[in-house]
Amino acid sequence: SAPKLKEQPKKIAVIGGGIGGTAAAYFLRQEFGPSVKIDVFEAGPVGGRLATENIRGHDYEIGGSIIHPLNLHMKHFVDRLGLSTRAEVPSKVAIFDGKELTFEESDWFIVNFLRMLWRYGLNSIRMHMWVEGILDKFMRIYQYQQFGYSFSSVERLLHAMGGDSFLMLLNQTLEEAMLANGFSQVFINDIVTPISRVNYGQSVRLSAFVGTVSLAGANSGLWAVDGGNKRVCSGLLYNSKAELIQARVVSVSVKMRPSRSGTVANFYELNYVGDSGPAHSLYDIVIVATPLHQGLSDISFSGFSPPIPSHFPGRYHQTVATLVLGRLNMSYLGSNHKPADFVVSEILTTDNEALAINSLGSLHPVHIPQGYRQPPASESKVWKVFSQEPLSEEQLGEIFVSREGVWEKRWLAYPSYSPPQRRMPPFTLHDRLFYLNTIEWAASCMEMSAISARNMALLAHHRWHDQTDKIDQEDLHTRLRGEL
Ligand SMILES: CC(C)=CCC/C(C)=C/CC/C(C)=C/CSC[C@H](N)C(=O)O
Repeated sequence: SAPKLKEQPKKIAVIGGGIGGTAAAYFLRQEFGPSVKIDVFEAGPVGGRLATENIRGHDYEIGGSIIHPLNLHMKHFVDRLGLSTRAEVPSKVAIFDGKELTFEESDWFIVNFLRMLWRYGLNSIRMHMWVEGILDKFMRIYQYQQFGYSFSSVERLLHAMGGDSFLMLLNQTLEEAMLANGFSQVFINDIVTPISRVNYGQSVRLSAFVGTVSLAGANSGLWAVDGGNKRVCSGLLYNSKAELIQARVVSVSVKMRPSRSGTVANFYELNYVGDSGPAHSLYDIVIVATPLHQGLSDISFSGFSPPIPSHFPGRYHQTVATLVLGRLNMSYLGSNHKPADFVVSEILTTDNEALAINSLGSLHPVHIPQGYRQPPASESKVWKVFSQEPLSEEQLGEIFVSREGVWEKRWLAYPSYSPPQRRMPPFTLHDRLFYLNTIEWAASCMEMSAISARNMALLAHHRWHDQTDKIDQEDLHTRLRGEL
């Protein structure tokens, strides 16, 4: 017979209003129903690392910008919230080694195909198949979550998807994994490195799991949300009927108090500071949806045994996004193209100590107006430059022949990945205190946060109702085979 459910929780707190926190509010509402009060604490703008910058009346993505066609949670959110995908604008990629463009995509598929075949043999096709194979296993998570299964750690979640081979991907570099799979060093240097640099600001010495996510992020069919990706966050918040509390959480402490049945139950007290000064509230369940790392949050946890640190080991990688409205200097790229003929939109870079930038791309507004066309480099347009350090006037002067405006955003964007991966913090910090962002140590992107958010809601539900048979089950892939 079905297990008897106890009363639903009364109050749940989510700390963080980015994609993870707002998706958690949405899934918590699904799991716990209409009566529970859900508060989302966010001191900054809703959306977190999904953010836009307004330039001359148009918004441009300045944070997380691309979504994979098989990112099913993100697709579901967009459908459910009545949003749409941004119109596609054809784009062309080039690779820059600091001196010249070593590769330039042609308009013709067959030309690109033959060029890659000539230079790298079957490496390119094999890479596609390798990543597809990993993606196939990755997709299992959607079935597990559909059936209500949850995981208490990132390692267990990854193991359920892809077994030991997925855990191995955490503990070797992308370069090691690709060499072991027979890819050539030249191909890794020329093609794979530029993709790692644009997507994660790091070389192919990042861990292989996030490395393959990065390669998936170079697939065709990538998409974004019309009007800006952050609209998903505000939409999820609204749809979840959660209350947004614009305040910074400074501490979480565990409180014991007698329950109606005479036993003791844990409560969590949140102390926070908003515009109207300090305040505090009690919650049955708390989801931490912000990275517990230096520079990103500073929450003290008191009364917990074992103690919970404010900051876990490991650091976040700085990526500076500089938007420039201006005209590109073709000679910076060592190119003798006429600017009027240059319509390459993404310029990726190889590893080169002397190079100040990780990538340079021309941006389209978050909403593509009718009749929009990709302007050539001879026209002033919005470029996004990724670098690890802020760019100096002199550096900007080398890249652009003219600048009408410069907007800079320094992100602690994603973890600095250096395998072997130390043990990641658990999803469960205490009985009913959960940590969503630990998943970023496997790979940081919108869909990973959404997967973690669903896992948080399921885990919180199963913990609350003592449904341990839905947590950390082994061999789900075999057990669910044949189920719809
Ligand atoms: C394990 C594999 C091969 C794929 C998992 C599926 C997945 C999560 C794909 C996402 C790919 C993607 C869009 C990556 C973006 S990284 C760029 C940047 N850091 C960002 O978040 O926008």
